[in-house]
Amino acid sequence: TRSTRPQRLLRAVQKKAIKGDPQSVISTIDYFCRHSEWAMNVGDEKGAILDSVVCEVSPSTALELGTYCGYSTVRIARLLPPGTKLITLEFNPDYAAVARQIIEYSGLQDKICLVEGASGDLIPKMQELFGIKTFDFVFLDHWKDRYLPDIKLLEECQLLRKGSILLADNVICPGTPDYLEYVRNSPRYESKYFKSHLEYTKVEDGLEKSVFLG
Ligand SMILES: O=C(NCCCOCn1ccc2cnccc21)c1cc(-c2ccc(F)cc2)cc(O)c1O
Ligand SMILES: [Mg+2]
Repeated sequence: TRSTRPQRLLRAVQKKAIKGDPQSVISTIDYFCRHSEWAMNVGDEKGAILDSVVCEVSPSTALELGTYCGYSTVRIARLLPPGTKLITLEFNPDYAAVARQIIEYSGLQDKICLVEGASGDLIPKMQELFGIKTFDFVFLDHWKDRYLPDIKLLEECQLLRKGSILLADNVICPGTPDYLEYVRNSPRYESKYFKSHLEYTKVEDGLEKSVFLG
């Protein structure tokens, strides 16, 4: 049967990128998505904002909700100090299988733990599975209607601490209106919008950065 888009993206990485060079993996995916097939990676424009926030936070513990093909996983992990761990959750086993290969090709597998499953089931198990007390940084990029319930779950599970940073993709397109309303109006968050564009397009989108105030 016909290959899937993630499989074609993986083939491009294996053909064009330099093994063990995360930047070449990132550039290859961006080129493929601009010139061959659009795919829902955070992309180069929003990716630069993601990079600047990761560098500013320099997290010891980081969580990504929504791995897809591993593009943002590689973007984040390449900036993490040695000895830090990025936990990334993916619901779709086919996406996870491609992401594992792209992560391995980038050479960053020692900094990344990819877990397959639903955020609602896995978040309450973070302490027992990984010995995580709190997350310094959370990147939200999964089902847009799960952003709000999942940060409430992170709060309930005491996985956020004073100063934890949440960075949410797609707050305009596809959009996460209930999440935006919550983080922008709750006294427990200080929120800021970074205007950008939907990956590889001219459509408006942006990232919302929210600090948990405890
Ligand atoms: O849908 C998107 N992402 C989500 C994937 C499933 O995630 C499911 N998923 C992944 C872990 C995980 C854990 N628990 C539950 C569900 C969980 C997504 C969609 C678009 C987009 C924009 C315009 C269009 F015309 C069409 C699509 C852009 C993006 O940047 C996105 O991120
Ligand atoms: Mg996204």
